[in-house]
Amino acid sequence: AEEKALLKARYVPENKVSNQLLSTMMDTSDEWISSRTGIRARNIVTDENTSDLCTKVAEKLLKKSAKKASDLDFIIVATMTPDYGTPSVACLVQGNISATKAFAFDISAACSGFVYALSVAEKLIRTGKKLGMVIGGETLSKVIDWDDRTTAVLFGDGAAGILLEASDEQHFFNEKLQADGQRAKSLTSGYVKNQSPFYKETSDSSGYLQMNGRDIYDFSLKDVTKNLSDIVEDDVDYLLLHQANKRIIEKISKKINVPREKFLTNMEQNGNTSAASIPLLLDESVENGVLKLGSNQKIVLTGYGGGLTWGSILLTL
Ligand SMILES: O=C(O)C1CCN(c2ccc(-c3cc(CO)ccc3Cl)cn2)CC1
Repeated sequence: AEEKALLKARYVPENKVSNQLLSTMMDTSDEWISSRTGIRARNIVTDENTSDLCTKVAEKLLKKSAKKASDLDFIIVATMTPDYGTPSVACLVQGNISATKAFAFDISAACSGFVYALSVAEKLIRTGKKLGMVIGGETLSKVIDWDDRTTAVLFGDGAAGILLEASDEQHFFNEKLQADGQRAKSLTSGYVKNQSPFYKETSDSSGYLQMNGRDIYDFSLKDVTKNLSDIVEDDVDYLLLHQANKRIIEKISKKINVPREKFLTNMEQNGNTSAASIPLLLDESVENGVLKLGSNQKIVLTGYGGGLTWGSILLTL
């Protein structure tokens, strides 16, 4: 069977933090942030963790559909900010909604996580599973060094996802998933120090998110562009790239010679939400009518970031 991306849903914490507010907390300005990144505000949790955001999305997806939690065969959560190493966020969600038949696991591929997870989910459907949930969710605010203005102004919290059901229509047409571990240190987060009395701690890695912006910028322009040129076809209606930075999207659109208006964006009010950015953009674009489920619109989803990982999927709605 082929997969059919049924429904979308999203949930962001209600605490909206503007550039203006950040400028009272650290040496930055609305002008600098919005001109360099396209970000004007982001949503930051005050009492929720990643599993709480993802559970809200799961409940919304089920409510929107005629499906029950007990119908689910699997739940995949893409996140780089899980509540725990174990249990996975997906298992916490499975427990919260009592999806007792579903197996559940997380995927760690940073800002490519949702695309990687969707690729895996499509294979599960194609080999016989009937109904699955794929959610991208992050609470990046807990790994940010709030004294480091170069990263603190970029990231936000949120979650969004889709319900996938087996159908006899083909919706997936092409995909290209890539990684390069030799450039892993360009973006790190969540290092766990070994506390054992036997261990001679040597690493200077911190649990905080650390990013070499220049390296990531250059990687995005070079490798993502190449990946996209292998995937994009002339009749693609829209491209939904990971929402990291408005300028990089403009540069990529020029480099692959695809009109800028085909690139949907929503970083302005969400910031960079890593694995949640593409499903957030998907749900907002369906809600505002730009994307129409069942319309056969041809779209490309492209993630890129920590790992380093990057990847695209070409599909029809
Ligand atoms: O000085 C400036 O203009 C600064 C320069 C540094 N900036 C960056 C650098 C890299 C990213 C980024 C992050 C990820 C990870 O999700 C993926 C892809 C990208 Cl391109 C976002 N912003 C902000 C503006």
